[in-house]
Order: sequence, then structure tokens, then C-alpha cells
Amino acid sequence: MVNFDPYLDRLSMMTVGGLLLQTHALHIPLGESRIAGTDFSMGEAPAFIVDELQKGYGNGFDIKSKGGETAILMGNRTYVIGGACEESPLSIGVQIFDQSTGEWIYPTVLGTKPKTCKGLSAVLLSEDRILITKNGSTPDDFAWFLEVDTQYVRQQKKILGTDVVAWSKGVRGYAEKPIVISGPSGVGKGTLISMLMKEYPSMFGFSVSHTTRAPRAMEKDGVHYHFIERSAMEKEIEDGKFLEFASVHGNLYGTSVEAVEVVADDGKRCILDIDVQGARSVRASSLEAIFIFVCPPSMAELEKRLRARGTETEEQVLKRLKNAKAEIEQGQSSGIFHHMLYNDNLEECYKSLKKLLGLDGSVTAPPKSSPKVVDLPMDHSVAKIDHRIIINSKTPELGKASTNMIVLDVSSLKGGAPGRTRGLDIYTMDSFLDGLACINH
Ligand SMILES: Nc1ncnc2c1ncn2[C@@H]1O[C@H](COP(=O)(O)OP(=O)(O)OP(=O)(O)O)[C@@H](O)[C@H]1O
Ligand SMILES: Nc1nc2c(ncn2[C@@H]2O[C@H](COP(=O)(O)O)[C@@H](O)[C@H]2O)c(=O)[nH]1
Repeated sequence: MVNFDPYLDRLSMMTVGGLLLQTHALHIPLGESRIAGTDFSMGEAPAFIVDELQKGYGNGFDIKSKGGETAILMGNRTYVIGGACEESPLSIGVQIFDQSTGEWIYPTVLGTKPKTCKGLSAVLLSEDRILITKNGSTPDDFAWFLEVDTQYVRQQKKILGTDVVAWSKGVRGYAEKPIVISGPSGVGKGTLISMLMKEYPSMFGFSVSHTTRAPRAMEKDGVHYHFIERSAMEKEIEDGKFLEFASVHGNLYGTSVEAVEVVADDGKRCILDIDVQGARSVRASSLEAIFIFVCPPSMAELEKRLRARGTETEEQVLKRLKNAKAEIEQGQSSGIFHHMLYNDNLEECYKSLKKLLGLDGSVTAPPKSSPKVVDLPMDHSVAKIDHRIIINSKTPELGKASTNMIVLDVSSLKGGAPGRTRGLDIYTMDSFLDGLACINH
């Protein structure tokens, strides 16, 4: 039996399937005051925040409130989320009120920021991140995570020497492990990747790197590389947009977080063609990948291939050959790589690549299941029980309270800022209750 107040603006209790739920509505309309002394751990706005918002000024700072903010108390800090971001007005803003000093903090905000929306709700997931759900958004833009004390955030705080928070978009399902392919220039990495993408166009996607080198005759911006000025790339690196970057043969190359995530968003397995320094950085990052190193049969053959390709000046060819020696040594001894391929005969090498990726019929890939479509309520409140978030429509159909509730399962999250948070599961309360009924029988 569902006992549910659809207009939860205050703390209330409800029972669903025998579970006791404690719910809070987290949207804070300006001008509405709150009950003092409430337990704020699940996102209730402390009264002083509302007072500050009503005044429009917090301890001498104009907080530029346009409404729709939400506040979450963690320790002695209150995170005020909503309204517009000062630097990019189309994105949701984040400010922190430090109760111990009585001051407002404007943190460095990293990651892909969510666009502003009509209203939002927030729930404290754990000690290190807050889940934000956006009103009136599509399922792929609905759940966002604001990381406040994850390993990535702590690391960035140290590097930047400022307060840091980081956004990460919530995504349903998982991505297959990306494939990192390294090896000296001219060994045939690009050739092997092209063969794979041609044979399995719906299975693999290429991570389009950024580079400061000039485009070759046939290269297209945004397809082979994102060609970029050095100063612009350095700025993007500073802004935390890169998963890895390195100076290779005198130019800057790097893999943006977005380059890898868009491939996964497209339901494809991402392939990265990067040098050994980049592979080392990815290995040290939170991205779990398969690392493959491609060796040439000899230095003489490598030189022949590089010259035959005819894309480099003599000076560049010599530089690349010199670097190749060091790269081969590191590739073979660093312990970075899971697999070694010898590209002597191209067809044989391609066969070996397919074999290690399980594409020779030796491993049967599990069938891909398409996620169920769930209609998200326009205007909602959220509550947390264990690893489930109950999303509650504020305008339910009469007599059908449970059908208006959505369950967001956050028990198996993977990844996070600066990339996506994957592994969300969304289903209706009805299917959750059906599942419980089956277990009880
Ligand atoms: N097994 C092979 N035998 C002979 N030629 C090959 C073989 N594999 C690749 N090639 C040729 O070698 C040249 C270099 O290959 P490719 O451009 O794929 O190298 P790469 O490793 O991607 O180089 P870079 O790191 O500079 O981008 C190309 O002209 C390609 O056709
Ligand atoms: N660390 C990274 N290395 C990269 C990236 N993209 C390409 N590369 C490597 O650079 C060399 C030269 O490439 P070329 O296109 O100029 O011939 C080659 O070894 C690539 O693997 C990157 O994003 N990061």
C-alpha cells in the first residue's frame, strides 16, 4: 500500500512495499521559509541559507539568485546548487557557504557542467558526491553528480590550490573497456585501427585527439584530429579537459575526456591511438582499458614505411625514428601493456588483433540490451533509501501514486568526473514492487 503525499514540501514519511521512506523536497522556491531544526543530511535547506537567498546577499556577497536553487549541508559546508554559473551563464552554478568562517566560497568548477533548468532537486549520495536531478529534462540529461570530495576532486584541489567541485553526467548502463593502441610512428597503428573500424563500424569508435601539429593533405579537422593552437590547447589542459596529453615529436597531443565519452555515449567501444607517454597516463587514470603495443619487424622496415608514407619532412622522419627506439624499449619493458603485436605481415597482425579482442568467434559477446524507456516526471522531489533514489512526481495521476514514482538505482556506479558516471539504472516503482512481490513468494 502506498501512502504518499504528492506535494511533499516538508519532511514526511511514506511506506512503499514495506520499506519506510524518509523524503524531502529539495527545491527551494525563494521567499518560502523552512522549518528550523530539520535534519538536513538529505538536502533540506538550512534556514540561514533561505534567509540569505531572500535577502539576495550572503555575508556581503551578491549570490545572484534567479530561483530554483537547492542546498545540501555536508559537515560545516552548505553547497548551494542552481541558478546560473558566473563564468558560463548557461550552466548551473555552485556556491559554498562555510559555516565555520561565515563566508561564501566560489569553487573552481571542473567537468562538463549541466545546462540551467527550470528547477532541480538534490540528494546527498555519500560523503563525496551529491546527486542532482533536473526538472523537465530528457532521460539522458536527467541525473548529474556533483563531486565534492572524491579522489579526483582532492587531487585537483592539490594541483590548483583552490576549492574544487566537479560535475559528472549520470548515464545508464556501462561502456566496454576502451582499447589503447601504442607503438612507434609508422608501425601501422592507424592502418590496423582503420581496418577494424571498417569491418565493425557499429562496434568501435575512434577517440579523436587534439594536436598542435599542422594537418596533413587528406586530414580533416574533427575527424582525424581536432587541430588546435598551442595556447588554446594549454588553456584546455589547465581547465582539466584532458584525460592525458604529451609532447610527441615536438608537438602537443592529447585525448580529451569528451573524446572518449562521446564514443561510449554512442554505444561503441572506444579506440585510442596514442604514444607510450599517453598510455602511461591513461594507465594511471581511473579509465580501465586494454593496452596494446605494436612493434615493427625491424628499424629498417619502420624507416621504409615512414618514408613510403611520405607525410613527414626529412627532419621529422629522423626525429620520429630516434624517438621510435626509446618508445620500443619502453613499450617492451614498462609493464604498461597487456598485449604485444608484431606488425610484419599486415593481414596476420590484423588477425592477431581481432583474436585478442575476441572477434575471431572464440568469445561470444553478450547481446546488447537496450534500456527501457522511462517517462520522467516534470516536477519532482527526491528521497534516498540505501542505494535507491525515489523520484516523486509532484503532480501524480489520481489513485496511481506508484506509477508516478521512478526508482534510480545507484548501487553500481562506475567512473565519474572528469568523465561520465556510468551504471545508473532507472525503472518505475511498479516494476520495483513487482520484483519485491516475486521475492516474497
Ligand atoms: N604490415 C605492413 N607492411 C607494410 N606496410 C605497412 C604495414 N602496416 C602499415 N603499413 C604502411 O606503413 C605506413 C605507416 O602506417 P600507419 O600510418 O598506419 O602508421 P602509424 O603507426 O599510425 O603512424 P603514426 O604514429 O605516425 O600515425 C602506411 O603507409 C601503411 O600503409
Ligand atoms: N599521448 C598522445 N599521443 C597521441 C595522441 N594522438 C596521437 N598520438 C601519437 O602521436 C604520434 C604521432 O602521430 P601523427 O598523427 O602525428 O603521426 C603517434 O605515435 C600517435 O600515436 C594523443 O591524443 N595523445
